[in-house]
Amino acid sequence: MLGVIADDFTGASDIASFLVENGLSCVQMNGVPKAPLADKVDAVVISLKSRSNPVNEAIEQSLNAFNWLKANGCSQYYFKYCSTFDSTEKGNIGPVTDALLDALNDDFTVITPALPVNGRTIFNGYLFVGDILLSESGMRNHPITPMKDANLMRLMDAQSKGKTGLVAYSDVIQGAARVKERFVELKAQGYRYAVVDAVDNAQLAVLAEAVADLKLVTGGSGLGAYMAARLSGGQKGVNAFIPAKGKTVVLSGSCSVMTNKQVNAYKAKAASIYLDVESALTNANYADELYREVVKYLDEPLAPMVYATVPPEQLHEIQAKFGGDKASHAIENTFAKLAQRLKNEAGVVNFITAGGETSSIVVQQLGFTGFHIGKQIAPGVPWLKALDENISLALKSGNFGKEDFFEYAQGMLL
Ligand SMILES: Nc1ncnc2c1ncn2[C@@H]1O[C@H](COP(=O)(O)OP(=O)(O)O)[C@@H](O)[C@H]1O
Ligand SMILES: O=C(O)[C@@H](O)C(=O)COP(=O)(O)O
Repeated sequence: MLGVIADDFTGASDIASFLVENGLSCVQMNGVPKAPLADKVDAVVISLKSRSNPVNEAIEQSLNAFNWLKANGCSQYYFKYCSTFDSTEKGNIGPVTDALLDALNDDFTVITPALPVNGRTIFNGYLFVGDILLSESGMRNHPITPMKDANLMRLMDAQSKGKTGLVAYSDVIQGAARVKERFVELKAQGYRYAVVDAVDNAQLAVLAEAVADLKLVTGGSGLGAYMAARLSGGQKGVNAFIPAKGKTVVLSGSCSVMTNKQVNAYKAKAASIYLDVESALTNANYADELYREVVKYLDEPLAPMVYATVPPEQLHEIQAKFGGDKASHAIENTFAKLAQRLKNEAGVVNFITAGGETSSIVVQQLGFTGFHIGKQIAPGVPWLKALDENISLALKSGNFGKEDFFEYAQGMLL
């Protein structure tokens, strides 16, 4: 069984959906489960909110997840982080990778955020978003983990205890045997991690074969998809469900370029309520006030949207005025309280959330044990159904989906 430790909830549903699409049976668990695994599955994905926590907390959460996966029969482990390598100079990708390698008594793994279907590619160890470097993309303005360098070796070296080498494109296209040879060479030269170039899916297919014997693999969902395809013998997923129509809300806390476009497109069509940071910071009843506003629109044809999403200039002003962490926490807590009332008191059954941190806090607050994985709305964004309640969710990564995502997701409901 493949055990995946994902550093946020949108990322977890991203990889879970690709595992299912590629023929594996899979459940996504909300945090480290308290009970043993109930059903026999090919893969378990544990969603953590560990991307932006202090390093020691991220390590502790990840090791707890690892121990549970090990106790429940996993034989290979995948550390899933963002395809835009969201992290700071202190971590958490490096320290968590180190802790997992140590727990496995191992000393080598790969670094592969590539997700070509969503435009994330790696060449000469540089990460691209579409046709530009990561550091020139909207990710340079990310509210929590601004990415100002695109060189994955440098990014990894700054936050880990070992050295990072490269398996270059010219080697990858020679096939899995050559990639494995490069692993041996890099290890002999004292490297602990290898960034592997992938400019399209063909290199991920090669890499999936080359990492088959590694105890720990790290990366985005792209490599996970090809590992699943290899494990399932090329089967395609069946029975991915689509949820039923019902009271729905859109909660958007991402400030990514794509989410800004999606929010603007949706504002023109549906009731939309701006979540004001100052009110979130100063008014203890703000979530209740938003709740009273949102419930007015729950029976409209398109779901009401509450959004904190703003473009980069406005984000910088807000962060300068209130402090980035304070603003983020106030917004996340407001979304969490609002979501809880919407579920418990207003009977909302479908939640569409945008943003990794935002989705993570909402799901943690709603308190499900885990999810079944449904049909993809866009690459990397599936519908999810709670294991223990009749509630469905779409946890959209900030940068994923097309401009009409919020409306399109609702259009799928049966
Ligand atoms: N208007 C805003 N001002 C300040 N911070 C914001 C604003 N809107 C959202 N945020 C914060 O930005 C962060 C966005 O992160 P996240 O939800 O992970 O989105 P993404 O998926 O784009 O990374 C969250 O912590 C959120 O609370
Ligand atoms: O790999 C990805 O890009 C996503 O799965 C992911 O991790 C999403 O993170 P957010 O952009 O913070 O939602």
